[in-house]
Amino acid sequence: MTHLRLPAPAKLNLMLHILGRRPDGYHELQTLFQFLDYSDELIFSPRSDGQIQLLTDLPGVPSDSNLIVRAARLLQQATGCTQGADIQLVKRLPMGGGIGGGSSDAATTLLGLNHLWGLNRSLAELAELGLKLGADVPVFVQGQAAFAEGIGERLTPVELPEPWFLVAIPPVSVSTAEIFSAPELTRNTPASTVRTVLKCGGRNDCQPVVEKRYPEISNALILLNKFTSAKLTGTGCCIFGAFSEEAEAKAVSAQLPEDLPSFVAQGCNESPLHTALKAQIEISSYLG
Ligand SMILES: C[C@](O)(CO)[C@H](O)COP(=O)(O)OP(=O)(O)OC[C@H]1O[C@@H](n2ccc(N)nc2=O)[C@H](O)[C@@H]1O
Ligand SMILES: Nc1ncnc2c1ncn2[C@@H]1O[C@H](COP(=O)(O)OP(=O)(O)OP(=O)(O)O)[C@@H](O)[C@H]1O
Repeated sequence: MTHLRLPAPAKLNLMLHILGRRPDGYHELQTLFQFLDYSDELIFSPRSDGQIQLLTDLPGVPSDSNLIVRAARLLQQATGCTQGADIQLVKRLPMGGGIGGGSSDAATTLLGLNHLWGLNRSLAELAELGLKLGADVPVFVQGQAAFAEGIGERLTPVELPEPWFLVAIPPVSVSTAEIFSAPELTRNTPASTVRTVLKCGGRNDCQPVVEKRYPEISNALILLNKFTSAKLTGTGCCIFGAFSEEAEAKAVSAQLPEDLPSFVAQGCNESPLHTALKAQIEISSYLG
């Protein structure tokens, strides 16, 4: 195989409840994850010298800290694999956006290199490895819309409607660690069941904290709420609203001011990464 090109899709947290804080500082939460058909892209080419080279510079992120390089090295260590790779990144997902860009890049790297290097590791093994890189990585590895518990790693797959989402990107970057360490964050929401959440929805406990600290986000929510019910994803900065028709979402997107960029993408219960990998595997077996 000469190279492998795969998407690293965004996610939305359709609700996010914080139940408590563990002794290690991580938070027990309940969240509903759905993927978006809107992705970074990664292109992997094999190297025989064992080196991992990220060919694309990501401003502000040294290569050794990039989750792509960290995921590739973790996979080498865990499997004893001596192969390497050159990796290119086409970055589309806003960083610090709450749509999981870094975590998704990490998951695509784990699945992509598992395939390229012929390691045959299961999704469960790769998800366990991914959790070492971040709480959001396992859902991207498993690739199914899910109700997540624990710190985000205990996943129950769910079937959700797949509306069109308008995602607006207020011009601020929010640090996840900052919001989770805010003293004023609600940390005692009672546990719910997946059934209740699917029936009644839920809120994002991070939203009041983020709105207070980032007026740009609170103003964007006021604006989008004029068209549809809008909510924060993760710890922000992105906000979203659902529409049954793509054209309707695009018409609203076109009416937003220039300083509030946005995109429209469909919600997906199967990750576009898994759809692309299945197609890739079919092509490989066809070509022998
Ligand atoms: C906000 C969410 O995106 C919702 O899906 C996730 O909970 C965050 O996932 P993530 O960005 O992959 O998080 P990590 O990279 O593991 O952690 C970033 C920071 O968020 C905090 N963090 C994260 C997840 C969690 N359940 N509790 C936490 O307190 C930790 O302080 C950590 O320092
Ligand atoms: N490949 C990568 N893409 C984006 N960010 C990366 C990557 N590797 C490391 N990072 C670091 O991770 C930080 C968070 O980036 P990311 O885009 O994942 O935020 P996020 O969407 O808010 O994440 P989440 O929703 O998982 O909390 C960045 O500010 C950057 O320092």
